[in-house]
Amino acid sequence: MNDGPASEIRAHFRLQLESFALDAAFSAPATGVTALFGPSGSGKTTLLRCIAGLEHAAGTLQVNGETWQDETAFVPTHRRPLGYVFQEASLFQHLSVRANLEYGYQRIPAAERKVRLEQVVEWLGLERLVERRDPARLSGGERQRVAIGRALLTSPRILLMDEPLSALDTSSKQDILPYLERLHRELEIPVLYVSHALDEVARLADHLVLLERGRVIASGALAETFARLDLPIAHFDDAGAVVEATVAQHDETYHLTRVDFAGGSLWVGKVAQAPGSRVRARVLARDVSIATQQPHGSSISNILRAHIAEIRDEGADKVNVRMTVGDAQVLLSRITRRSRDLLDLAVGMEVYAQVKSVALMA
Ligand SMILES: Nc1ncnc2c1ncn2[C@@H]1O[C@H](COP(=O)(O)OP(=O)(O)OP(=O)(O)O)[C@@H](O)[C@H]1O
Repeated sequence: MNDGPASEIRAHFRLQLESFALDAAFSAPATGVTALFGPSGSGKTTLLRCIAGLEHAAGTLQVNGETWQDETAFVPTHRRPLGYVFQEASLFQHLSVRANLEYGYQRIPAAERKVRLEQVVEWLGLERLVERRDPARLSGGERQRVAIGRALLTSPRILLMDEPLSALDTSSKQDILPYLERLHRELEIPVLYVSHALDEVARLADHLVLLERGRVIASGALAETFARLDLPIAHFDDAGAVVEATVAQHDETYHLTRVDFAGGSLWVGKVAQAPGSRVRARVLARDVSIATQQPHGSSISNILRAHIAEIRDEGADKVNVRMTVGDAQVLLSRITRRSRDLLDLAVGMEVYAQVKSVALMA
């Protein structure tokens, strides 16, 4: 069954569920995290279930060169090498944490195991939990980490995660995010991650598939797709750009860190990462203002020379402005229509983007 394009996920499903129709096609890279993002009821879970073979949809699915489904074949769920993490972890209550982890591991022939138990325990910070015999009494976040570990130990070729943080409170979410980021760096298999939280997607994903009413309305690299003004996410209150950067220098006196990206630098509150570390920053459109001349005497330390690439109305009184900084980086700004007119902003103009706040995410 080695007939699909290698190193990629290619899917197209058609499914009618009572009043809901799914007709979704997308492709995603063979590594990294692809977020399936869309409003409630847009079909994210249904799409994930199709990939798992839990829905018998019509269509095709190829995972890294292997056909899991086409017009003539349908590989059943139990023969698809995938890990599935649900919104709420369901561990075997009568088994210890270690036995829960070993459950999937032992069903895989030793030669096919791609990851060791100790490795997964380390990635997910399970050292202190692994001998616990009372999985029912683990916290929601701990249970979810064990469930992710159990899924990974089946040596899947793809990991499907359906809003794994949605059942957790804010502080458990914050606790588990660094582990997910770690997995993001360590895993060599693709992860499909369902979410309807833009901040989670900005933090964890590399690729974005946007769903609306059962259809894929856009699919592309995260930073590029976040910067598009023609998509529904441009209207979100927390719309903004994602900046991939490198820690360049710490300033001990002012407790700041400089991060460099292609085309410029940003100062942020001091972070722990050593110079050279890769970090991802999120710059919200509402935190960026625009000046037509280089500002002097401003309290804002992040001022970047930029060019206006696109201006689009955003509701009755605002506009979204897309700017390029250097050759590759994009920033978004949300300003009033009045400011646009007073400054006479137009596509192609050179301006100064004043960045009031930057959120560093890893
Ligand atoms: N078995 C089913 N029978 C009938 N309709 C279904 C079935 N499963 C899902 N649906 C409907 O399909 C639509 C998409 O549901 P789905 O759970 O895939 O959306 P979602 O984007 O994951 O939403 P949420 O973010 O709320 O989890 C919904 O309208 C849902 O009611």
